[in-house]
Amino acid sequence: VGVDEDGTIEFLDPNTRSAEASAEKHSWPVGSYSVVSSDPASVSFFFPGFFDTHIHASQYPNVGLFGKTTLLDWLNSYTFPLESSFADLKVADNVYSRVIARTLGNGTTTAAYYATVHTAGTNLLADLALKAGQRAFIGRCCMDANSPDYYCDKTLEDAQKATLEVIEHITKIDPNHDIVCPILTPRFAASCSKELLCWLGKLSTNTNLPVQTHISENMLEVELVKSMHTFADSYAGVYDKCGLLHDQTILAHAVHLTDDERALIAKRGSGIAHCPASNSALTSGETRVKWLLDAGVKVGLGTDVSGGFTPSILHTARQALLVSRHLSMEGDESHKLSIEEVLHLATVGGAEVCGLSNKLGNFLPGKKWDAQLITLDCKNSPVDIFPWELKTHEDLVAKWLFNGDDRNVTKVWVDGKLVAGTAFTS
Ligand SMILES: Nc1nc2[nH]cnc2c(=O)[nH]1
Ligand SMILES: [Zn+2]
Repeated sequence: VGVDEDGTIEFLDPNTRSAEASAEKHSWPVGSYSVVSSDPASVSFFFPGFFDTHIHASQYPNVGLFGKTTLLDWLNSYTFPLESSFADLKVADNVYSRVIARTLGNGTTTAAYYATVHTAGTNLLADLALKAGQRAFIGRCCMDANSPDYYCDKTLEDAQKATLEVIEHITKIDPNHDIVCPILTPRFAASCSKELLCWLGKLSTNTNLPVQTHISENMLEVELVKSMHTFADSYAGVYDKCGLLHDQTILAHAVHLTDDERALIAKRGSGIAHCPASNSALTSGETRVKWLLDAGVKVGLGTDVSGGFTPSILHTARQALLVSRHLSMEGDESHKLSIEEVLHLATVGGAEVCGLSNKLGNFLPGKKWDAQLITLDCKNSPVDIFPWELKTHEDLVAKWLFNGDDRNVTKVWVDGKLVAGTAFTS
């Protein structure tokens, strides 16, 4: 793969003899290029970097901890107490550094992060992502209603001021939002006043900034939103009436949408972050991914740490495949997702949901080199390879999807720069 100084893919030469031969063929003068190639002596391949379209960076210490709770009691017993501790910048520094390193090491080159309500901690998350070279959307959680006294925006004005401060900070450290970008983040309709939702909607229109929030994850939540926001006739309708449903909006979960809500979301061009590990762990339900795609709705994958128990998008893709099979076992085979389809959701689908498919998601010339080098026969690999059994490249990818993990991620690049991987750190 020929990558220019800006990190843009110039050419692909799958059958080249050597990097030098490719550079010569494409008239790249010696020394002016970086040509990356996988090691022909090992079982390895390049794969586009993963998109995590929904992850709560602040909840990373709680991965695996959810007991038998469901969404609303989980928020109160596990999540809000943890997030409130991010008033302490030392906590934020420790947790955010580790979640960035862990996700990058798992091949996540772009993440849509939720931080907490705290301005300083949220700014720090942006600083750390930029320093580590991970593309990141950084959202300060807005929550001025129906939230615990010890963890909330005390007033509408507080939420507005803090939101603007975070946008200002991120724009200062990355003026064109090339690597880190602010994202407006009403936590969910059940924790925001109508005034705050509509202010964020207007702000998004005026600034062109993206939006992320949750939708229709759990039936009790759906009922709560209906009873709180009677000005709209559906959950999606609440966001729509407040100007929050547009083509730069990421909606997490979408488990219990109605046909009308699906049509509205498709019409507005918003995307869905499908979070199968979280939806299984919190017993939220099974998102009908094929049903969404069939209506033209964009879908990517989200770990939803820590509703989800894994920071890995590879593992999340595996869960997406299994959840689709559970849906199909209920009687409709059309729900079933293939290996190719879940890996498409993890890459191209994620790029579409994040509004970045013009420059990321696959290896077409002209796109940015955000990539992972996957080595299946690396030291301590969790994948045992029996060469005589493996007939096709698809077989290798299947082995990787079901048995691989971050030990197989030997190198990770963002924007053409090497940023992580076992070969990078050891
Ligand atoms: N999964 C999940 N759903 C939410 N709904 C509102 N807040 C949250 C959260 O932190 N995680
Ligand atoms: Zn979430």
